[in-house]
Amino acid sequence: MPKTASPALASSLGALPFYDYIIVGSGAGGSPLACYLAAAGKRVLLLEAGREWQASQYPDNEFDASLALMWNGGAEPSRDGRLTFLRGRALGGGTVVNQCLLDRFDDDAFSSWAAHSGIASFSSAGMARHYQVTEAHLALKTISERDWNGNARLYVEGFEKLGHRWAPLRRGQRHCAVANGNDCLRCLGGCPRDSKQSMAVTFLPLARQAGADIISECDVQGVVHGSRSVTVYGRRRGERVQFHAARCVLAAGSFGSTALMLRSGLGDRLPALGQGFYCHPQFVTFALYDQLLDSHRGSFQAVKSDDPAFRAAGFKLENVFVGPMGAAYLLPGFGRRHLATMAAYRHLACIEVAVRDVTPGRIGLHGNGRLRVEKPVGRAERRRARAGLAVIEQIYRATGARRVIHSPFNIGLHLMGGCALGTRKASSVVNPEFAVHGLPRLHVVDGSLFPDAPGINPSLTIMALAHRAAEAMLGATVRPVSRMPCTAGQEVC
Ligand SMILES: Cc1cc2nc3c(=O)[nH]c(=O)nc-3n(C[C@H](O)[C@H](O)[C@H](O)COP(=O)(O)OP(=O)(O)OC[C@H]3O[C@@H](n4cnc5c(N)ncnc54)[C@H](O)[C@@H]3O)c2cc1C
Repeated sequence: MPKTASPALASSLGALPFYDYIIVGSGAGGSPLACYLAAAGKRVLLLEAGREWQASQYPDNEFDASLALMWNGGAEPSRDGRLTFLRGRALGGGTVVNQCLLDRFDDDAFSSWAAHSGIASFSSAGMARHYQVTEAHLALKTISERDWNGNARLYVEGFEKLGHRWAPLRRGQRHCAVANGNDCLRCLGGCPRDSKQSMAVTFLPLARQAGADIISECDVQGVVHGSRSVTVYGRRRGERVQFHAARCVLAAGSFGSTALMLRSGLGDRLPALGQGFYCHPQFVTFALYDQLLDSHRGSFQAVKSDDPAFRAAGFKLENVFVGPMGAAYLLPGFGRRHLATMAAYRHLACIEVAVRDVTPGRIGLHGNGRLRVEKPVGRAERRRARAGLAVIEQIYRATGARRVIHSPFNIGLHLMGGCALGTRKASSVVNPEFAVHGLPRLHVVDGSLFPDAPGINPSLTIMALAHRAAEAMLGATVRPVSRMPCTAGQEVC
């Protein structure tokens, strides 16, 4: 059985043991890794800047949810202001605020990774076992036609009239269905019934059960890599804190892990640090219909484009919707005109183009230590976006839209790269064993590892990379971790 400091943890942060691993960040990368390492008997400490939430405590409106669960209140602009980034800040990371659409990568995505990283084992076959073990921990549901709302019906009607291929979405959810009042638009601010398969209901309880110590509201500010240990320092509720371990794993996401390494003074020795940032830029388009659509109700995202021609052209079309605050932000205009469009909220449809970006951005720091993200929307991205927007306009025309409304704001939700995996130090930060080049006690396991943009939802693959990393760190095969039955007096089960 693993040793744990849990009973004493809350009252005496000063008396913590020397850990085998400190993991910084509890999202799609950090939580599965904590679970696997703790289940293998390692002493694990997981540190997270955001707070821990119970399902009943999540804010019930978009505004409060953005403030409480996102970095910088929910909107971080790129340097030129052309993109707005969203990233979660809570125990469970981005998986608490995401839509939990879980897709495996295809051969096209992996062959591009293999070419960029020099790691030949990136292939569908090479990753299959890591996906299988990951999926064994998740309840996955393919959304059925029964759960479609007006927005999904229009999308499918348009695709079929124009002869494009679509497919139902696969989502991580356990027990929500339209018949039970599926209000999954709300769960972008934390799922109120613990149905969505975020880390908070999947890997984190297993990590705790296996003996991992978890400290939330702890903002890590830097790491010091010594010859025998790593020191991690930061602030918790205003107090300075410091922890020690044999190894440290950065799992703070693309922005978080890159910024931490830069703040720790590692920029000079790692030429590729902060390079190669991608985000699948999204271009949102609404349309106004005479009929009532109620796109905010039910399963607000149910179907996706599945057309090989779109994949080859570097974009996909997503049938999404937003709450009233999100709509107010994304809709153009102001005053009476904006008010009139908002008044027609229940008649709006929405489709966005998500582009597989090829022009790399760069994550850096301003002189005052704040994050600085440069992400050009290059010629290739503009061409891909235009091709997607043209199809969206055809879909809206074919289904009788009264007006098409393009949002002036473009967003990035899939934050990838900055600490790329690869064999060569000149073009990557992390080696195939998930250790930083030249720093054997420092590891990275999160979306910052991506060598380029796959054009596919990233979080399932981040979880699968965590499984691959656990096997590399333990030097052993890692099997699925199962939930133990509760025993008397157990704190968490
Ligand atoms: C609105 C939205 C919808 C999305 N929908 C989907 C979807 O349907 N499917 C999909 O695959 N992906 C989706 N994504 C993206 C997905 O959530 C992310 O790709 C994924 O969570 C990234 O995992 P990660 O481990 O890299 O980082 P994260 O999950 O972001 O975890 C990083 C964690 O580290 C913490 N952290 C950062 N810095 C520090 C620090 N200094 N000290 C301590 N802790 C720190 C953060 O608070 C965070 O909790 C969506 C994202 C958003 C915002």
